[in-house]
Amino acid sequence: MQALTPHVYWAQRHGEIYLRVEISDAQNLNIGVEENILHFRGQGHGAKGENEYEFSLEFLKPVKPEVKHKSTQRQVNITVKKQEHVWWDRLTKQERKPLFLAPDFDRWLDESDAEMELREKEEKINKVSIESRVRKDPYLGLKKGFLFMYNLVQFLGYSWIFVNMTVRLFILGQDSFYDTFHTIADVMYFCQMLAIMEVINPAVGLVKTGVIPAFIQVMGRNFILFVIFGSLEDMQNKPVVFFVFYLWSTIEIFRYPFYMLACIDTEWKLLTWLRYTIWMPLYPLGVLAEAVAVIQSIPIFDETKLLNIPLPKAIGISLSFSYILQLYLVLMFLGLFINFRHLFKQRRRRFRTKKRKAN
Ligand SMILES: CCCCCCCCCCCCC[C@@H](O)CC(=O)SCCNC(=O)CCNC(=O)[C@H](O)C(C)(C)COP(=O)(O)OP(=O)(O)OC[C@H]1O[C@@H](n2cnc3c(N)ncnc32)[C@H](O)[C@@H]1OP(=O)(O)O
Repeated sequence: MQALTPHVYWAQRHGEIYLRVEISDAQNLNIGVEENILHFRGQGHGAKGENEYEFSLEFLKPVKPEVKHKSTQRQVNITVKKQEHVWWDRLTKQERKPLFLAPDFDRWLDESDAEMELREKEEKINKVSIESRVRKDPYLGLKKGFLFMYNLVQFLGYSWIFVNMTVRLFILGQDSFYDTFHTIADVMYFCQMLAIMEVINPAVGLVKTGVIPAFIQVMGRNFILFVIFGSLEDMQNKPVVFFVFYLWSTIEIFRYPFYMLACIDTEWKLLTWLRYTIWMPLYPLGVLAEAVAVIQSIPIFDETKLLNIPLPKAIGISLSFSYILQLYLVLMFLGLFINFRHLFKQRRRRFRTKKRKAN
């Protein structure tokens, strides 16, 4: 029986060649590549009925010798891998297209469409690998749940402080300045004690941010709250308490909901913008208010000798705590510089990433 030539359809991608041979119920297939020539031989039902079919194709560029093929009831599908990831101008070495060969329009893509397909495939693979890496952490849900609850509690605490102070300001006017501490201190104590988690969280790798900026922030505030306001009754009636608490709570009613949304992989653009922008006026104002509180407390510590540091008996005097406060004032502006730089970096990182994503 003389072998006939089947109809063959082809398409390509950057890395592969696809051939579709129009033979149904193919049997005794013998397909291989030798010296860059594909040889096909097999029996089946083709354009000229049941017969032996064969063809050869010399490829335009080098291909890998191993060939994959799959025979279905309707056709034989062949995949050949290219040696190099390049787009070919045509399939065969000979310039004139063999008569039995035609483009496979079911799979046909031009070069740019194939590139797009490749990119989409890569993106899908990247996404899957990121997802599977993320999924590898069996405690991720628990961690996110914990952070969400932590941020929710802080948000509620600071919202209560902010709303309470605002309402009192509207009702009592300037009179509200003088008893801020007695109305707010308990909730503020609670929130600021809890804020120690903000140092622990990055330290144990629960959130990916620096421990030092968080330490400066939490310790700086707690020093003002517990040492300056908490231990000196004379400081508690001063208007500066109002300004310190109001500035702290203003940033936090935006920062904590921003974190809450991050825990559930959600973002509100306006909230993100506020979280990464309003610290610019609030942070220096906050440090200024805290510095005023420290300066106002110096004569009180001197007078009451509270927290004086005892020196060896031979010297006979104790070191006034006000010296520590003067040192603290210097540290405060150092802390302001470190955190201001950190927040600028975070802001730039956040908005740069956003812009890149938008492109
Ligand atoms: C006695 C010893 C004393 C020693 C210190 C002496 C110096 C004292 C100086 C004190 C100066 C302090 C002054 C200050 O008290 C005044 C004020 O606060 S005034 C009010 C205005 N203040 C502010 O605006 C500052 C607010 N605070 C902060 O922004 C942070 O506390 C800070 C640590 C400064 C910066 O935050 P962070 O580094 O965490 O940046 P990000 O928000 O961008 O977060 C980074 C990524 O981590 C994720 N994250 C962080 N926390 C959480 C959380 N709780 N839950 C969930 N996720 C969290 C966040 O989503 C980011 O992830 P991604 O990048 O994927 O988005």
